[in-house]
Formats: sequence, structure tokens, C-alpha cells
Amino acid sequence: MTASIIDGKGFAAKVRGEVGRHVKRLKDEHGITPGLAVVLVGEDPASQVYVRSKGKQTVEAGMNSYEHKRDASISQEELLALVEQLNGDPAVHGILVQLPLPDHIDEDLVINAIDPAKDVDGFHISNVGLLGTGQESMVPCTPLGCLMMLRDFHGSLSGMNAVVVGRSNIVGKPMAQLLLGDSCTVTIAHSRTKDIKEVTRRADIVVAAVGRPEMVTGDWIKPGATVIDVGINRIDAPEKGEGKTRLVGDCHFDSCAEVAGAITPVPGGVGPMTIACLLANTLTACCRANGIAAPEGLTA
Ligand SMILES: Nc1nc(=O)c2c([nH]1)NC[C@@H]1CN(c3ccc(C(=O)N[C@@H](CCC(=O)O)C(=O)O)cc3)C=[N+]21
Repeated sequence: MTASIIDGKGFAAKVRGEVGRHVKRLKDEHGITPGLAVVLVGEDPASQVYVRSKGKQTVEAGMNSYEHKRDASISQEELLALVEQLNGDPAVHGILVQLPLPDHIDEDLVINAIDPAKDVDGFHISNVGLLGTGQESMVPCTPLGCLMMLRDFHGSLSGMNAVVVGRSNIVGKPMAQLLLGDSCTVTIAHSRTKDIKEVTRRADIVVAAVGRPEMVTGDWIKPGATVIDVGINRIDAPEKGEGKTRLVGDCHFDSCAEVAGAITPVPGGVGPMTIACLLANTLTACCRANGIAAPEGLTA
């Protein structure tokens, strides 16, 4: 078998187009422009690239983008004061504090200082609790993007066996909640799981979010299963020349694609959907803040 490629890049462009149409309608009918504030602490080059492309896509969708760059030496108190300022700014509907933060700053404290209604990452404890109990919330962007691709490919996910590999707060756990919400039978596997291959080989859906390059190989996959690869790992690529690198996922693409029914590529899979969902969440937050019904299909 050779797997269908799930085109996250193309799907993300469609989602952004839809967000853009709703943004225009908000402007025309209500005179409101959604705004997204991104806080970047420090100089991590990968984070800078991501923040830049996010800002560009925010503006392309017709929304306002506010970037707040701070030195890595910023104090926790100063960062909390910035979050408070953004919480109180009526032009800001979404706030994203880029992670990870420097070691001297308590990440949980900063995230939980964000107004939950503006928490477009869905990381605030209130949003985690709301998602876990099936109430309206802001849903983390990466798992939301994965869910959209799965629904688009399969229609209903009801009754499917889903195995999430990875138990992080930002991907693994919320992904499991969303799949449960769509009536999958959900297993979370991780670094301590015994006979992990036997576990994933029972899955109709495998979501790999462990952060280890090419860990999931074809022998982990049931023939015909759908593989969602969340990993984005930069590894050395001496075959491309000295000092060159390339991006790979948490799945070994070629061997998985031989067995799977469908698979997301890296790059061009989950990554672009993450940014598209960030824009969708900003639009949703803006609609809710103004008592306007948020568009369906862009939320979980
Ligand atoms: N509070 C917070 N929220 C985040 O959502 C968040 C964060 N912090 N910290 C960093 C990670 C990383 N992240 C990416 C999103 C999209 C791509 C993406 O679009 N990647 C392209 C490739 C980009 C390239 O070529 O390097 C792709 O997969 O096709 C990558 C990485 C969001 N993050």
C-alpha cells in the first residue's frame, strides 16, 4: 500500500481564506477588526521564524498583529505586567506568549495570568478544564488542526481506535480529549509504555507527538491506518552538503507511508494547520468578546 498524503499546507490555506472572509464580514457589518498579540521573549532563531510567519498570515487574513519582543533578561514581574496590559486592551482579542520561556520565569504563572477568553493557545487551566468537561473553550491550535484534518479525511471518527503517542500538555493530552469528544476509543502511549509498537499497531489513527525524530516506523502502523505526524525536528543532512539540515517528523515518513492509508508530511502537514488554527481561534475569541456567533467549522 502507498498512503494518501494529507495536504496540511493546502488545507491550512483554505482555513485561512475562510477566516479572512469572516474577518471581512466582521469589519463590514460590525466595524470590528480582530487583533492578535504575540509576546516573544529572547532570541531563539526558530521561534523568531515562527513568530514572523504568524504575524504575516495574521495581517493577510485582515487582522491586526501586535508583536511584543522582549529581552531574555526580562523579569517575571515585567512580563506579568505586559500580560495585564494586553488583557485590558480592547483591541487585543487573542494573546499568545511564545514558549518556552527562560528558566527564571514560571511558565504556568504567566500562562494562567492571561485572560482565558483571550488565551488563543488554550493553555490556561480554565480552558483545559472546560475542554476536559466538554464545555465551550479555546482549544489548543495544534490538536485542533489535527482534528480538522482527521474529520476532513474520514468524516465521522466515531468508534475508531486512536493512539496518541506523547503526553504533553500542549499536544498529547488535549489531542486525546478532542478525539474522545469525537467518540474515538483513545489510548495515550508514551516513553514508559510497554510494547508500544503492539499498542500503536492496533490503532486506526496514530497521532505522533513525542519530539523524537523518526521514532515511529512502518512496523508500528496497522495497514491502512491514518498517521498524523506532529513532530518538527531539524536534523543534520550531510547528504545535502556539509553543515546542511533538514526537517523531519516524529514518524519515519517512507516506511510509514508504505503501510499507512494516509499520512501528513513534514513540512507541509500539521505545522501550517497550527498557524491557521491560531488565526481561527483569534477570530473566535473576537466574535465571543462581541456577542457575535463564532463561525462553525473553525472550532472543535
Ligand atoms: N505559545 C506557543 N504556541 C505555539 O503554537 C508554539 C509555541 N508557543 N512555541 C513554538 C511552537 C512551534 N510552533 C510551530 C508552528 C508552525 C510551524 C510550521 O508551520 N512549520 C512548517 C515548516 C517551517 C520551517 O520550514 O521551518 C511546516 O511544518 O510545514 C512550526 C512550528 C508553534 N509553537
